[in-house]
Amino acid sequence: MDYIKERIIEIGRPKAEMVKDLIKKHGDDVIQDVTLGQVLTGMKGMVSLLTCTSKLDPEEGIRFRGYSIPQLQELLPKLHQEGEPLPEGLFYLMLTGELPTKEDVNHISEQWALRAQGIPSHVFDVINALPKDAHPMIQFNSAILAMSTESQFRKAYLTGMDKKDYWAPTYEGVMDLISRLPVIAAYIYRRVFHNEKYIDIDPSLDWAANLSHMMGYDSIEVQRLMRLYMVIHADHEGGNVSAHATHLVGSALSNPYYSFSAGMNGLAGPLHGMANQNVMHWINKMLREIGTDSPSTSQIKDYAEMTLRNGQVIPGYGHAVLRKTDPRFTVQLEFAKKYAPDAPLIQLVDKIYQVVPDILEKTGKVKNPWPNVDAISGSLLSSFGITEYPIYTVLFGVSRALGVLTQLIWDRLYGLPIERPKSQNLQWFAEKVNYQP
Ligand SMILES: CC(=O)SCCNC(=O)CCNC(=O)[C@H](O)C(C)(C)COP(=O)(O)OP(=O)(O)OC[C@H]1O[C@@H](n2cnc3c(N)ncnc32)[C@H](O)[C@@H]1OP(=O)(O)O
Ligand SMILES: O=C([O-])CC(=O)C(=O)O
Repeated sequence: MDYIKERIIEIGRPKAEMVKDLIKKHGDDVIQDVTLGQVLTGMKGMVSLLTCTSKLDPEEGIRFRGYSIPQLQELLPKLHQEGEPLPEGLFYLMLTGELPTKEDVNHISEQWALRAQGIPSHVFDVINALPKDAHPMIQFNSAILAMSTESQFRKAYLTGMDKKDYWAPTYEGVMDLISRLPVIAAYIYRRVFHNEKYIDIDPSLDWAANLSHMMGYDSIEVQRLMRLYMVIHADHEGGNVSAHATHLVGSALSNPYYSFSAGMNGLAGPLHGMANQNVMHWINKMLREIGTDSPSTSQIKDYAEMTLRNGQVIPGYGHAVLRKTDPRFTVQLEFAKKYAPDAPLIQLVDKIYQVVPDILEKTGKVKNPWPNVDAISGSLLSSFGITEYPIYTVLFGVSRALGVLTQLIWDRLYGLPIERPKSQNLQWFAEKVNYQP
């Protein structure tokens, strides 16, 4: 057995026992009160999920197994001293809770490069059957579903496997799926934007560099950017739409492909991952309407206020949990200032950052006026030559697989049951609080 699987058993079995024991001894303990407002405004702040891969602090931002992004930059294995952590290392950390060695990271890189070569041909037929102008997220998700013919979990389940071992075929499916997503993403990118001139995988490269390579970018800078992008988008605790959807569908024991596909349908929404593409549309429309590539802060202010007057959101700003500038925004801005200081789009993003929070604050209703990860990711990719906006959410999805699928393995290790909250009609809520109109 692979040594990582042996380690998962050592770490996972006592945790699974603890979950059972907690339910047995404290299943009836009250841990939180729930308000009507919480239920009717998207369950914000209601603790209702068990997630171990990462945790989001409203002020500090994301921590992966307790480590902030700057700490990960310090502690996870890198290829170059100055470089970004390898996503393989973050995967290992989220999976085991332990910092990986260089050997662990190399082992995962090799596994993924090997497994990436096993995509059946019908998956590409499914992509090719779609019109080229179908949004890349449609093509991406269709390919994910088409790959579920390979599900090891489904086969193992049908053989009548013991419940406590479900995590093992889930792990195999997750490893296959994560290894193959860069191939699929790059294939769609080359199909739609580069005249179907496909580039083969290079098994000597790490996972993120391979994605960059297969997309057609072999410079060290883009490889580094891709590693950074893949690390920072990987996870955002359990309640965000893509993580929660993956977990929910997985709770029916749907295989990793079905579960991840559900998450990707959520990521494709404009209030979630698709915001990274929409930010670019918002910026471009602003430049077109103002008629300059370098608008003044007062022109940006007028445009942002018009967006609000038109009843639209300013994409890239606001967050359901965060109450400060997203550290994923900051780390990208730092990368840009270091390696592309003159990029006009980055200067523009910086200018927008000086103007928009004030405007959102003045509405009196926006709980977080600060930028999120999507406010800059597209401008950064664009500044390094990846200018095709519709691929941005696909890249987000490739990264998000690392977190949500690691958690799916843990869902199976913990032996979590099917998720089935209670719903009520409007009259029930009104009666509960003695509502008087
Ligand atoms: C990777 C990610 O998913 S990060 C988020 C990416 N999404 C975006 O950037 C889209 C723009 N932002 C938003 O729409 C929101 O801030 C969300 C969806 C991220 C969070 O939504 P919520 O938790 O409901 O935010 P909040 O409680 O602050 O909303 C209160 C009001 O402010 C509005 N608001 C929040 N953010 C913005 C914004 N960026 N621009 C304009 N209005 C906003 C809401 O639409 C809501 O208006 P309403 O009361 O008229 O319905
Ligand atoms: O946490 C959220 O709700 C949205 C988000 O930023 C993410 O999923 O990366």
